[in-house]
Parts: sequence; structure tokens; C-alpha cells
Amino acid sequence: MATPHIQAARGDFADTVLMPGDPIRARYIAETFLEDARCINEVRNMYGYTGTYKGREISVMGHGMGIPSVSIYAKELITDYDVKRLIRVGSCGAVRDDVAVRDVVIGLGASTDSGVNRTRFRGHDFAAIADFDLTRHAVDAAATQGVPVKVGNIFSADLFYNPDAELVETLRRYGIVGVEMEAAGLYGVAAEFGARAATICTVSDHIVKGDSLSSEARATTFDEMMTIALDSVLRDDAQEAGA
Ligand SMILES: O=P(O)(O)O[C@H]1O[C@H](CO)[C@@H](O)[C@H]1O
Ligand SMILES: O=c1cc[nH]c(=O)[nH]1
Repeated sequence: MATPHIQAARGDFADTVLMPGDPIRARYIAETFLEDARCINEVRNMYGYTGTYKGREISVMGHGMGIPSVSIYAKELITDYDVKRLIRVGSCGAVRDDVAVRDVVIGLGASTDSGVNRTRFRGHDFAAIADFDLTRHAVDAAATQGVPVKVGNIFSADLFYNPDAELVETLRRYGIVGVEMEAAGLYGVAAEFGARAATICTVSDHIVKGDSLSSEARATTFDEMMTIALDSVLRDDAQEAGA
């Protein structure tokens, strides 16, 4: 049973989907970390795969750039494919002095200049937050791997090229740990349709200092983020099983 954007049959997706913005990163995750991965979506080249990680079935699919795009894929995964957990594995920009390129940040909450959550929340300010247990398990997985993480408020921007030159200073002052373009929308969709969501990002550039990650460093640092996300799923399973 396809949707307008996903050709997979019902049952093709695992109950947990890792979601990078970039579909090529989805393919990389499938080829690098999953066993017996099979491609289940190619519509619009938004590649999706299902395979196993340490014996656990897991899916990975790109969600594109921006809240409108992630909202479509997250909604269809939840309502048409019974997906219960969505973990964004993205890149983000840094604005704070104590956050640097290569750092891993976890989005406990997500502020935004997008109006989507007000649209769905009757004009009120919806506190877009990650699932507590998924977030906790990501933090614990990072600690076990010896990867320091910063956990806090992400800013999901509608505009990558924002003409408001003073916005960055406000984001710094309010302690935003990373600037990206989807988490607030993902959290809103998860709340609306009853799924659990989390966001883990690797800092690819520092918006104030102008630093950015080389492609080589990007590959290895992103691998740390992927294993944090994958191991957090196993921890979440263990908790649900009462272990
Ligand atoms: O690397 P991804 O996951 O796409 O995330 C970030 O990169 C894109 C902008 O370049 C936006 O999607 C932003 O959220
Ligand atoms: O959305 C993004 C992603 C990386 N860096 C940014 O400044 N913004």
C-alpha cells in the first residue's frame, strides 16, 4: 500500500526509522551499519532501506530538507507504515562558543520560526520536545561510546539563508545548541500522530566562527552519531522489554 511519496508495501518498514535529511546519507547508513539491507523506497530518490543492526530490524530513510518535507515523510511513516520511533540523524550549525564542529548535539526541544506547530495547536505555542526515553538512551549510548554530547534546545529554521542578521545573536543568548531545519516539525508530527521522536545532529559548521568540517572528518564524526542512534534503539528495546 503506497503513499504519494513512498512506494513501500505495508510491513516493509521496521517500527523504528533513522532519518537523515540527505537520502545519500540514508544509503550510506544502510550499507555501512545494516546487515541484509534492502531498498524499499526510491520515489523522488528519497531512498529508504530496511535491514538489521545487531539482529534488530531497523529502517533508514531520508526526509529531505525543511519542515514541510520531513512532515510529509514522518506523517506517512506513522499513519501508513505503523512506525513508532523516528530518530533524525542530521547535521547542524553551531552558534555558541562552547559548541564546535564535530560536536554531537541532541535536541531535547526545538524552537522554530516555522508556523506549523501553531497551525496544528490552534494558534498556541506548542513546546516541541523530543521523547524523553529516546533522548535519555541516546545520551547513555554516547556516554558508553565516550562521545561527549551537548543536550538542549535546537533551532529549526525555515530559511537556510536567513536575512535577519541579528537572529544568530539571539540564538546564542538563548543557549541554542544547534541550528537545523526539521526537528520542531518532526516533534510536532510525532505528537499529532502518537509516535516518539528524537534528534541527534553533528555540527558541520560554526555559523559565527566560520569553521566547517572537511568531508573526511564529516564521514568519521557522522559515524559516531549513527552508532549512538543505533545503540539507543537497542537500549530503548531493553527498557521496553523490562530488562
Ligand atoms: O544534514 P541534514 O540532515 O539535511 O540537516 C541539515 O542540512 C540541511 C541544510 O543544509 C537541512 O536539512 C538541515 O537541517
Ligand atoms: O540547517 C543548517 C545546517 C547546517 N548549518 C546551518 O547553518 N544550518
